Amino acid sequence: MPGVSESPSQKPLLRALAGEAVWPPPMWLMRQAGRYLPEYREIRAEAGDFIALCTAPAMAAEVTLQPIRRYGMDGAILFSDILMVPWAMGQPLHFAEGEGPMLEPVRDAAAIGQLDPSVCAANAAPIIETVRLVRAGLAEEAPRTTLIGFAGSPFTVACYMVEGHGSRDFAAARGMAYGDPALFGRLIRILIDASADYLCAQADAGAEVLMLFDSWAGLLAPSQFRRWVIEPTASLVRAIRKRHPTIPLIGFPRLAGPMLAEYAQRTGVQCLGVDTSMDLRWAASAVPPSMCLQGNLDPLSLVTGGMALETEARSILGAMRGRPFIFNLGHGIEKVTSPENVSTLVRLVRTG
Ligand SMILES: Cc1c2[nH]c(c1CCC(=O)O)Cc1[nH]c(c(CCC(=O)O)c1C)Cc1[nH]c(c(CCC(=O)O)c1C)Cc1[nH]c(c(C)c1CCC(=O)O)C2
Repeated sequence: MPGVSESPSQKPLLRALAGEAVWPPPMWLMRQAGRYLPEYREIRAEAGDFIALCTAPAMAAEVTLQPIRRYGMDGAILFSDILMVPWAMGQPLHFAEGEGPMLEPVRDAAAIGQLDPSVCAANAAPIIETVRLVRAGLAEEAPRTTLIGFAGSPFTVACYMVEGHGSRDFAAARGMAYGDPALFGRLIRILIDASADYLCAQADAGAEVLMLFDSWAGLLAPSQFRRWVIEPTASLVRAIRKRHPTIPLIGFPRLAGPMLAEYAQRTGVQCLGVDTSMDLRWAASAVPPSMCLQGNLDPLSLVTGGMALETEARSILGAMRGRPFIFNLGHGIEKVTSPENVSTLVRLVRTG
């Protein structure tokens, strides 16, 4: 759109992150690029496997932009995965159809010693190139949409690295944290440094916001949550701040429950992603009034649609009106979601 300025102050999502109660609220959806969209499935089939897609900049940029074209979302999240950091450090990874991610588990000092952070930047270069392409694409096609870069938080990425696959309780990873905290701490330290470099590279390439996904934070006892979620996240935030003092950061400690208050106070993020289980009004009472909240529609209500969707969405809007807020889901969109239900939701949120 020639002539339309890309001034950051005009971008609704950046204004909400800066503490403004923008209304109707800016919106985007976690996993908004994905298998529920036919245009995604087409490119995914062309790419072959998922890692190939994440490391093919033109295709990854295209799928990042698909939900922006279809729905005009206020946020475009880079198409990649939190497990690309361990992959970039040399840990073998593949995505088995129907089984999710499979990694060669890292469970002892020798395996951790084999990780090579020095090759991370070179291996991640195609992902950083995707960020550049998306930013240029947005400037042309959607100048009010904000580009969100991301990484997993050290704890959640360590969960997959130690366990080797998804799990209900990540017992091996949490067992290592109790049984050999020095070794687990070494892995966490490696992840803090690698993630800081990776996120700063995304910011250098044009990401305007960075989000930290901590999907499994809620598995931890409070003492462990402080040690393996709050402290490493605070270190990661400090490392990013040295190089990018003002870039807004969104933290998403999923299922953190009442630990959310301490996370908000001590990590240094500007915005909290709130998961589906949490009462948004409670979350608002537990954090400073200027802190932006993001969430938390149940992805299942979006699958169902109709009155269930309308009731849930309106209740979130009612609770968040008058404070800085970004409308989102409380977890990733389900692949059985109908694209029409997403259109309905966008219309609903846009009319406030
Ligand atoms: C835990 C986690 C992962 N990845 C992610 C998390 C944190 C958020 C959460 O809790 O959901 C984050 C993620 N994964 C993906 C994105 C891309 C951007 C977006 O949100 O649109 C983001 C931000 C793409 C993806 N990541 C994955 C897909 C599906 C791969 C495919 O197309 O075959 C996509 C689109 C694969 C993936 N990647 C991961 C799992 C467990 C799976 C398998 C589950 C599944 O298949 O849906 C690890």
